[in-house]
Order: sequence, then C-alpha cells, then structure tokens
Amino acid sequence: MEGGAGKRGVAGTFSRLREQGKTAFIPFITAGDPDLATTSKALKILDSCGSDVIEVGVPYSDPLADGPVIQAAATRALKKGTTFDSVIAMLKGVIPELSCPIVLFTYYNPILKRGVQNFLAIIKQAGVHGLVVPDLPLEETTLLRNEAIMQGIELVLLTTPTTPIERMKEIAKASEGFIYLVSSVGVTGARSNVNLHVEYLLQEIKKVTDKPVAVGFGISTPEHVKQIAGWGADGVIIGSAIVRQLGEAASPEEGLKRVEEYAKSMKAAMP
Ligand SMILES: O=P(O)(O)OC[C@@H](O)[C@@H](O)c1c[nH]c2ccccc12
Repeated sequence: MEGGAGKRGVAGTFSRLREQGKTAFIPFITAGDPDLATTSKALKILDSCGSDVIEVGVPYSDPLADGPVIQAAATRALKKGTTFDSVIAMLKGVIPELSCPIVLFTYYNPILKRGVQNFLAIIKQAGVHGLVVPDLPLEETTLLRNEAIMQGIELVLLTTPTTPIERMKEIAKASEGFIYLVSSVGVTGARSNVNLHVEYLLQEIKKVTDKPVAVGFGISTPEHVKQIAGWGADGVIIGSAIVRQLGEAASPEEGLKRVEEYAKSMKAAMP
C-alpha cells in the first residue's frame, strides 16, 4: 500500500485511470454516521473494494443541497456528537492506511469559521487531497482557490444542468482534481433514471477542457453507471445509495457488510 506523501492525488488518480481506460468509482459517506469508528472501518472497506477516490462529508446542520437520506445521516452523526475536529482526528488516523485519495465535502460555514488558510492547513495535515464546497458560488471561490493551490489541496467545483454554458466554461477552467457534473436539478438522492441531458453536458464540457469529469446525483444502479460511463464520464459519484446501506442497517456491523456488498456490485459495473 502506498502511504502518505507517495500517494497520488485526485487529478493523478484520474490520469492513471484514463491511461487504463477506466472510469473512477467514487463513493460518498457522511462522517460520524452511525459513529466515527464505523466511518473509519467503512473507509477501509470502500478502499479495498476498489474505490478510486472517496468523498467524506462533514455533517452539517443545514445541508441545503442534500436530500432526505444524507440529511438524516448528518442528523444522526451530529446527535452522536460528531464535530469537524473529531472528523479530522478520525481521518488523520485512517488516511495513511488507505490507497485512494480522500476528498472532503463541507459546506462553507465551517471553513469561514476557522479562516480559509487555517482550515486548509488543518485538512492538509490530516492527509486530505481534495475539497468540495457545494454552497460556494464561483464568484466567491477566488480566495479559497488561491489558498488551496498554495497548500496543495485540489478544490473541485460543481456545475449543474442549469449552469449557463459560459459559466460552465469558467468553472471547468478553475476546477482542480476533476469537474463535478451534477446530473440533475434538486437535492441529492437516488432517482430512478439518469437525466439524458447529461450526455450533452458532458460533450459541452469536454469541448472546453480535458480535465476529468465525474457525474453525481441520483446514481444508484449498475445500469446508471454503465450509461454514464458510456457517455464518456471519467467518474461516477454515488452518495445516498451508499449512505442508505449504513442508515438502514440494524447495527454498524450489518451496515458495513451492506456497504461492502453494495460497493462491490457497483465496482463490478464500472468499465
Ligand atoms: O446522493 P447522491 O444522489 O448519490 O449524490 C452524490 C452526493 O451524495 C455527494 O456528492 C453529495 C453529498 N452532499 C452533496 C451536496 C451537494 C452536492 C453533492 C453532494
């Protein structure tokens, strides 16, 4: 296993996959649901099931962009007393044991509270490679982006089906690691079909950049994965469907078993 400094970052992982003709499998889990010890175990399981990047969500009390499954997970995690500091301590312990890079997912408020520079130094020190901030508009990313570049954190930006093309180009230019293409309007959570517009959006993004593009929101079945990979996406992000495995289980042990089985079935569908 590669440890710490020798590990590839997010963009580096995508270039390796591109050389191999593979699509990245990117699960998302909420830290602290049902508790941080279980999150740590889940990260090791997801890593050994072939995750290429893992997104770790910091639970937040007002998760605007999240649907019921991730909101409920965040509520459970907060009830357990999960804090940003405890998430960081957990990550510091487990990241050296993982072979894939970690992208931290947080709303902007915890960043503001600590100060941009300080926040980035803390996550860097914990071994985190990338960062996604869903409630930060492009206009306000400049400071965070410049500091992130300086500290070696890859700041991933999001574009959605309602983002005007010109703005999407700006986002593509400024995004590091990969570009997060949100597949549909609304909140996170499983949907029965993939928005067919994603095929067109992928083509539009690929006209202006050769940075990798990963698609997320509403992906839960092997069929979804195959369809999106077939349209040329470089990665698929799966959140609610994974979070649900932990949330619906009767015990943490059962949840981890379910995560493992589900992750293996999705990984097997990746081209
Ligand atoms: O849950 P879904 O539908 O599989 O979507 C991915 C997603 O969970 C993850 O990337 C995410 C969690 N919270 C978010 C908030 C905004 C954008 C994206 C996210």
